[in-house]
Amino acid sequence: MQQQINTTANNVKSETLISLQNIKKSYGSKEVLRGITLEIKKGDRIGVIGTNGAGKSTLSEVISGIRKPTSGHLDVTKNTLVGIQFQQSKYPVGISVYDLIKYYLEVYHIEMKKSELDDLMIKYQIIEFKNRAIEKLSGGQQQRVNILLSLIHNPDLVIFDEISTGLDIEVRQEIFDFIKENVIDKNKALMLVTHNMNEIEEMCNKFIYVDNGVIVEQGLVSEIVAEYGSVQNYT
Ligand SMILES: Nc1ncnc2c1ncn2[C@@H]1O[C@H](COP(=O)(O)OP(=O)(O)OP(=O)(O)O)[C@@H](O)[C@H]1O
Repeated sequence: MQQQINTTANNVKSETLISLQNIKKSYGSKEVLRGITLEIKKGDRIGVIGTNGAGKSTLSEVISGIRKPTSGHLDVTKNTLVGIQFQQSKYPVGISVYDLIKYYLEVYHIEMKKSELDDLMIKYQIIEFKNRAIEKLSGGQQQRVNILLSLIHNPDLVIFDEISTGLDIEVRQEIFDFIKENVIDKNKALMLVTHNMNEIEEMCNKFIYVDNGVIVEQGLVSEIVAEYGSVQNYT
């Protein structure tokens, strides 16, 4: 079956940003997503839970548009902006942090004063190494750049894949506060792929449980907390 990616809003309900119907994705002969149906609406903050290799990152990449599904329908409401923070950095070798940020600002036509950009780099604690090549940074330093870039264009949906990897407690809190202010309080959509159940409780209102390429359970975080006391006890 041919995959279809529509960018017209005609067959998408209002408030729906992205709709997936029976999405499948194979790498060679290995079918990693085996029929995912999911709707992401404005204000949805979906925690994505699942074992290693279940297909969570592949699903994130398909939703963000950087991987094409092998089959199924992916409908993206017109003008929906998506940001994604990758698990690994995938940037040109040798580019400095500052040039990379400026490149993003140019691509997304974002006007930002030098003082605003400096404030942002201070908040993310990256200003001190802004002139270094991205691949020369530590994992946690790269992660801070990854998160900043996923949010710099003020997306309608942002996808985080293991957001806390390498972050120390202090910078993690700064970044989570920033996300609360700029994503959660503004009723934007978020997808959080994580093995950390506390993060889901902190940031998400919905969850999906992915196992071997299919969604085996989904619901509201509040329902899990009511039934099990915490998301930690659910898994
Ligand atoms: N580019 C690729 N080429 C071939 N196989 C891949 C590729 N990316 C992922 N896979 C395989 O697809 C399966 C799903 O991988 P994916 O990274 O989507 O899972 P995941 O649920 O995010 O895992 P984890 O929790 O370990 O990050 C794995 O078996 C993985 O080895």
